[in-house]
Amino acid sequence: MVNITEKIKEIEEEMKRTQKNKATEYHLGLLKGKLARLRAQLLEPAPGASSGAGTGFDVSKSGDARIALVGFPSVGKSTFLSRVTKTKSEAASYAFTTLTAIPGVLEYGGAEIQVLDLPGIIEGAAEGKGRGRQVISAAKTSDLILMILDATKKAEQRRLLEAELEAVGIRLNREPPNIYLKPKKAGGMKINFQTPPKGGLDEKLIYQILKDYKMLNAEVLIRDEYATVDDFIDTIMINHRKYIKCLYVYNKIDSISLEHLDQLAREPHTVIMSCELDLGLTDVIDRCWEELQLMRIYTKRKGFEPDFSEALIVRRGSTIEDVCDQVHRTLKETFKYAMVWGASARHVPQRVGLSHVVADEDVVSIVAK
Ligand SMILES: Nc1nc2c(ncn2[C@@H]2O[C@H](COP(=O)(O)OP(=O)(O)OP(=O)(O)O)[C@@H](O)[C@H]2O)c(=O)[nH]1
Ligand SMILES: [K+]
Ligand SMILES: [Mg+2]
Repeated sequence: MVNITEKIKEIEEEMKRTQKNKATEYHLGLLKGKLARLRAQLLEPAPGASSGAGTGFDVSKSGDARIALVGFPSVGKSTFLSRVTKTKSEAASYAFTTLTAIPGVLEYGGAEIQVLDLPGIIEGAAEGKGRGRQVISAAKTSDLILMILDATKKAEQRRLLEAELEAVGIRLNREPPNIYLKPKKAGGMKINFQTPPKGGLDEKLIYQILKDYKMLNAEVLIRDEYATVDDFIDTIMINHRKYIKCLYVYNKIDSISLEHLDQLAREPHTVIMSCELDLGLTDVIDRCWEELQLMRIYTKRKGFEPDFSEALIVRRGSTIEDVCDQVHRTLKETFKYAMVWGASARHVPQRVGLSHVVADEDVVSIVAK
């Protein structure tokens, strides 16, 4: 373990020493590839180690989605959890008040969203400082990361925290690179670009990185002209990457100037709040709901009024088939057609099949054979 950490440090230092220019491009690319491999190794559980069971981080997933609260110590993560759920998580002015993962349930529009309060992380968390690694592993299992930031602290906290998450393979508010990579048993390397590359990748660099990963037979198609060497390494390491949405939440706005507050609120993917004064919390929750892209679908039995007391929760883009699956595993086997009232219907009610895409708050009546 110490060895890997030391190797990582060495490579990071070599990268810092190396001037960025055309001549060092390949060397830097290879170093990035090595670094990615070592970081993935660092996250592999030690042989014989348990999966985190018994360490206070093995909270099972429940509800319709999971939100993880990630941040430096004492930014107000536990205060937030206690405000928005019925769970009470101890809050205090000293760092590392929270030592394990504490789950709470946020009820919203008929959905139950699990909110996970986590210990604060510090710089170097990705390399295992504090409980950084467990915290980050827990964050990796979430559908949305709420990055809680202290509005009274320096602006760089956001970048530092992002770097820690990046280092363990979490990619925030991004899509996987548009690169096709298929390892083969034989046939050498076939490297193609859909359009001339503009992001710094070229055939030689790709070849060298793949060789360094001991991939000598592969088919590569770079579909995105702006793809970078980092994107290419992410594609090789795709099984170690997690693409997660992130909402940046600045807490403690009760303690900053109006100008500063206004400036923070304009940053992308950002919301501001004060847990102490109970300001902006409903905004935060509304934004979480939007980011999670969940929808409520109400069911209706033939001859009855729709049942608005209980919603089925599905992801945006879901079809009648997904709705059936939510009701019962075998429902679609006897499915004949569905009637739909609401925003997705061209006229109400509309008779539709399994592939019809539903909208938030649609009413659906399923007719069986
Ligand atoms: N001024 C101000 N203080 C707040 C606010 N929210 C929380 N605090 C205070 O900030 C301190 C830390 O709050 P916690 O909820 O323990 O923070 P945490 O992020 O859970 O901390 P750790 O578990 O130690 O990582 C406490 O003294 C809270 O009372 C806020 O909106 N404004
Ligand atoms: K604290
Ligand atoms: Mg806490």
